[in-house]
Amino acid sequence: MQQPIHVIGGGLAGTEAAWQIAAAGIPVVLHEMRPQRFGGAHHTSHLAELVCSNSFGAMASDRASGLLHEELRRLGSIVIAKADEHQVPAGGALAVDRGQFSEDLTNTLAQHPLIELRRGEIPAIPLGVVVIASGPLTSPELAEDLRRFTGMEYLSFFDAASPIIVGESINRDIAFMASRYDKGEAAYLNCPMNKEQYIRFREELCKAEQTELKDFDREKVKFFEACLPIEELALRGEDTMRYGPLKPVGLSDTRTGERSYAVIQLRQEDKQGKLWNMVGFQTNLRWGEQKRIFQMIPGLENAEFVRLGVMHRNTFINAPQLMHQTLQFKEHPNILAAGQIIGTEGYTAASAGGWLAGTNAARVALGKQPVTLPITTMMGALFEFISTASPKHFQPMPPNFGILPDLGVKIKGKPERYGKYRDRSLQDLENWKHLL
Ligand SMILES: Cc1cc2nc3c(=O)[nH]c(=O)nc-3n(C[C@H](O)[C@H](O)[C@H](O)COP(=O)(O)OP(=O)(O)OC[C@H]3O[C@@H](n4cnc5c(N)ncnc54)[C@H](O)[C@@H]3O)c2cc1C
Repeated sequence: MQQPIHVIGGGLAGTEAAWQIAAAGIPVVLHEMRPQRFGGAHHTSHLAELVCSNSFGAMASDRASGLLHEELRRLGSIVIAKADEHQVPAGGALAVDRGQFSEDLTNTLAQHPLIELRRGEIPAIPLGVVVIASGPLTSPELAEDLRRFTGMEYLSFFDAASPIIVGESINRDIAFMASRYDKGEAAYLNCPMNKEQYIRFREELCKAEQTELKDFDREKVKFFEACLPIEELALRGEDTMRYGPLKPVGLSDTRTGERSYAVIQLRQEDKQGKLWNMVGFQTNLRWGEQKRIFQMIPGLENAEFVRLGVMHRNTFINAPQLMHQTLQFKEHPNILAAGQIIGTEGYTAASAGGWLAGTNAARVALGKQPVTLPITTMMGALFEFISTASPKHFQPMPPNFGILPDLGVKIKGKPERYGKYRDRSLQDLENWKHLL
């Protein structure tokens, strides 16, 4: 009788890993500590909860995220399949109804005869074949065990979540529906600002009170540069927000036909459009301050907030030093890890890592040779965090990492457009699949 593989953490990575292990015919125990214990960013007891935005990024297959979605689709990813099923309009991005998405994944995994969903915290790495997918907010006991196990201090950066607003409380006489450059359907609610309103709004953001963070030295804090708190953007310069989440380009006010000085976008959260999240408004402001200042935004004067922004310290291990490309620990090949605990930031990258770690955990258990990263953008997504989240901590990947170098792709910073490599990458994937 095959011993079960243990997966620690029922986030995006753990959910995908558990599914791939079961798909390979091996029993799996998926350990999730919620609802007994919550890490701070999660709100429900569902698997694969999306902690902030409800978007998996651009869908077009010439973008890193879109190509990765397509590759994962072809590899039988359960997370991407459910994301497709519970999609909500988002003008070219793969955004989901977060409640339906994670509830469906929870039920789907719970019904699989080879998956046992065990609620409760795992304080130490168990024996056997194990996938660690406990995320950026790994419980302190397990984090301590991991520190002992790796013999290394954690790396960290700060990441924040943005507020969610009740749709009915948004003033539709001011906010207008449109997608930037009219891409896809008119999917976003847009709150336009004139120059005077923008300047006043920025002034308030710059002097607003922030929440104190534990173990946190303001001077040394490293933010995730792709997801900066809105107040940090405001502090960086008068126009920084206008070149970031408040950029007005490609968005004309449907009533006047004119472009505003700045625009705040709201993305639909659920299929019925009852809830909307503030795009790019992750924040560490005190909750009272969030309400006061965000209600200055035209159209949000009476906004009712169902969730306010929070900021968390995301910790992760130095994966390139500790692990093989197969996501196995160099010293302990029976132990694999995926998701943000190894530093891969973002929902799509976590799902891709979960796919790879789950596949390889199953292969280890079956005595088969584990596979290296098979596909172009999985590499790209895993790379993304290295270039953006923590550039000082990591050396570039070794040249033989993944197949990108074989394709002659020079990665400089964030790999964004994969159009040139898409056909080749998808073809490589087809050629490679028979090895599984
Ligand atoms: C505040 C914040 C905002 C973010 N915003 C975004 C965003 O907008 N877009 C984006 O793409 N990414 C965002 N991220 C990153 C995103 O959360 C991750 O990339 C993704 O969720 C990682 O998936 P994961 O499976 O590795 O971890 P998680 O989704 O966090 O899952 C880990 C799971 O492990 C469980 N767990 C932890 N310790 C134990 C234990 N000892 N025993 C059992 N279970 C345990 C946790 O309860 C959790 O369910 C954000 C992260 C944070 C913290």
